[in-house]
Order: sequence, then structure tokens, then C-alpha cells
Amino acid sequence: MDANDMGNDLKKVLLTEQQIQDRLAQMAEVIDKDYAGHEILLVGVLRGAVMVMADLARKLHTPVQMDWMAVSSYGSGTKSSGVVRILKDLDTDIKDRHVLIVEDIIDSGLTLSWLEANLRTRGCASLNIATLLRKPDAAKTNITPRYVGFDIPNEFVVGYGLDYAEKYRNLPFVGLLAPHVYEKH
Ligand SMILES: O=P(O)(O)OC[C@H]1O[C@H](OP(=O)(O)OP(=O)(O)O)[C@H](O)[C@@H]1O
Ligand code: HPA
Ligand SMILES: [Mg+2]
Repeated sequence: MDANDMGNDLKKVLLTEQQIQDRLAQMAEVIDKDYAGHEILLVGVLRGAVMVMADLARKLHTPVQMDWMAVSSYGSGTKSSGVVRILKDLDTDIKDRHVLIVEDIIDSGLTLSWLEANLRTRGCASLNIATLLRKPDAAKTNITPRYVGFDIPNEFVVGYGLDYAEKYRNLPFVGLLAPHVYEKH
């Protein structure tokens, strides 16, 4: 899917495919340095983090394993419901493992503050967060991601894993939707 497939639903491209890939390469370089001599268990948060996970993992030289959790707090709207549900737990025992949570976005911070607390109870050797995007509201939470791709404005974004009502996840860039898209709902 690209911008042409969106007709006038796309207001603006916020981050191009190239900008995203370049930034992920920089993040991977830092992560490789930080984890030298260790193996990493990458924990992707379904479904939004699928693209970040796939691209970031391929840029890493450090040995990694990948596991996935599915939690959902947004339903189909544009506001966090405030309730985090585990839809799928990890298949891996993370005790004594170096865990790196991989996320597409920290918005209210609700999903990750809940997930971080949950994973910390499981006895991992270390726990860090890598997120491609972070919004200003995240500053109000206790979330301190070690790796952040881009700080973005407080607007609803789609693409590169991020959806609006399950659409637009397969855009290679991150964009803003035109207001008429929300107004239809
Ligand atoms: O910081 P927060 O306000 O909690 O928002 C961030 C989370 O919300 C989105 O996931 P969502 O729950 O919509 O599910 P999805 O990944 O399947 O789209 C996004 O992928 C993050 O996981
Ligand atoms: N876009 C899509 N999904 C999201 C967002 C966003 O801006 N914030 C939290 N989940
Ligand atoms: Mg998500």
C-alpha cells in the first residue's frame, strides 16, 4: 500500500519510509553496542509493532530471539480505553533473559507501563524498551524507553504497523489522516 492507494484520506506524510529505515539503522547500531556479548529476547507487541520488529531485528547483529505478546487497549477508536487486556502471552520463559520490548508507539504510555510492570515480575536479567514513536503525553507516565526513534506531535498517526480501525497498517510510511476519515465514524 502507498500514498496513491489512500486517495484524499491522507493529510500528510509525517515520516517517510527512508527516514524510518535510517533511524532504525541508527537505533540498531546503539543496541548492538549496548548488548555486546549478550543475547537479546525481543518482545514484540502485537499487532502494531510487527513492522518495527521485522525491520529492527534485521538490522541487528546481536543474536536475538523473538517472541510476541498481544495486548489491546484501543479497540477500534482513536482513544485508549484505559483497560489493558492480554490477548496472547509470551511463549518464552523470560527469567534471566535480557528482554527488549519492541513497540511502534508510546502514546498515553498506558500499554507499556502496564506491560513493563507485568514483565518485571517474571525475573528477567534486564528489561528495556525500544519504540519507534513517542508522543508528548508519554512524558506524563513513568515510562522511560531506552531507545526512541522519533518524538512526534500529539496527533493520531497511521502506517508502518499503526492502524485506524484496522486499516493502513501496511503503509511503508507514517502519516496523518484527513479529518473526514474520522468524521465518517
Ligand atoms: O501508549 P498507549 O496510549 O497505550 O498506546 C500505544 C499502544 O496502542 C497501540 O496498540 P493497540 O492497543 O491499539 O493495539 P494494536 O497494536 O493491535 O494496534 C500501539 O500499537 C501501542 O501498542
Ligand atoms: N495511531 C494509531 N494507533 C495508536 C496511536 C496513533 O496515533 N496511538 C496509540 N495507538
Ligand atoms: Mg500495539
